[in-house]
Amino acid sequence: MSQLSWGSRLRSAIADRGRLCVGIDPHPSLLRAWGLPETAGGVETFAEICVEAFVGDVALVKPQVAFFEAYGSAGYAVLERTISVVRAAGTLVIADAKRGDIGSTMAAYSQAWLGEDTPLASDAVTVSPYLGFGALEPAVELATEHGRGLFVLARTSNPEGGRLQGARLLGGQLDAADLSGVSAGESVSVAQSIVDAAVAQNRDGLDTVGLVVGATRGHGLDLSEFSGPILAPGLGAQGATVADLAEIFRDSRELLLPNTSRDVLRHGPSVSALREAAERVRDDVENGLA
Ligand SMILES: O=C(O)c1cc(=O)[nH]c(=O)n1[C@@H]1O[C@H](COP(=O)(O)O)[C@@H](O)[C@H]1O
Repeated sequence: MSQLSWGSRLRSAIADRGRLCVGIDPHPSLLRAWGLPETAGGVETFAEICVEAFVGDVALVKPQVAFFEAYGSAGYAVLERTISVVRAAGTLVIADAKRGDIGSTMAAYSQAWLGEDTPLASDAVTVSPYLGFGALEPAVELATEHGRGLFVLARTSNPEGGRLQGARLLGGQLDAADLSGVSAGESVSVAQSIVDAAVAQNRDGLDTVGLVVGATRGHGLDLSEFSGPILAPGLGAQGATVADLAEIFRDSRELLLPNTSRDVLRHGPSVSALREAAERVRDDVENGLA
């Protein structure tokens, strides 16, 4: 391995600039509110303003790939430039691409988002385990090799996720590779099986595999064995507060990374107003979780 582990890189970034992850989500409604055209050019100006406001002030930013993808290759070109400028300035980038596939296709997605020098290479990427946790193996391998991270959807912030992620399954009956640590016959939720698989994967101590657990409601998960990073979206626009974070994640705070997007972005397009909003939330989070 050529460099520090993802866990070490995150710890050092958090120590320097706090644990808040600010989203770069160029929603059409935000483009309009900022007086920008709904074009790739508008997205580019939006992203440039975000970069100026957030880089150096927060530890992590998370571009939402969908809002760039909406403009096709021109949007992707903006995303490539945004990722590379932010990373060059030493701020960590989580690409919110929610990728998940099988075999060589998953390997190709992994190269795209976690490769050494690929155009979209980021520090971490969000992935979906719902084609089987084991199908994420190419991404785990590449991330480990390059000191990068994955954030695996476990219990998402949206209300629709509950039926699937909360469904009970019998340990060992679906895919033994997904359920290490769960004894046969023991009933766990689908989301808990993802947590357990992540615990098993992180036994190497590198914390490559993080989880996505929404801050919008009690997650009902046993996170006591999980010491890796947790991306917690839902702060602000989806209704979660810092007090909710403190309550919901009371036992798993070391690498907790709360995410907020619209609640900060609504303060644009003024760079200083955006920066102040991000700093306010960053400091509230630090104080609330102290
Ligand atoms: O993976 C994510 O980041 C994510 C997972 C989840 O469970 N819920 C969730 O809202 N997100 C993302 O986090 C961001 C939240 O944005 P705001 O609701 O504007 O703060 C969006 O980019 C969502 O796609």
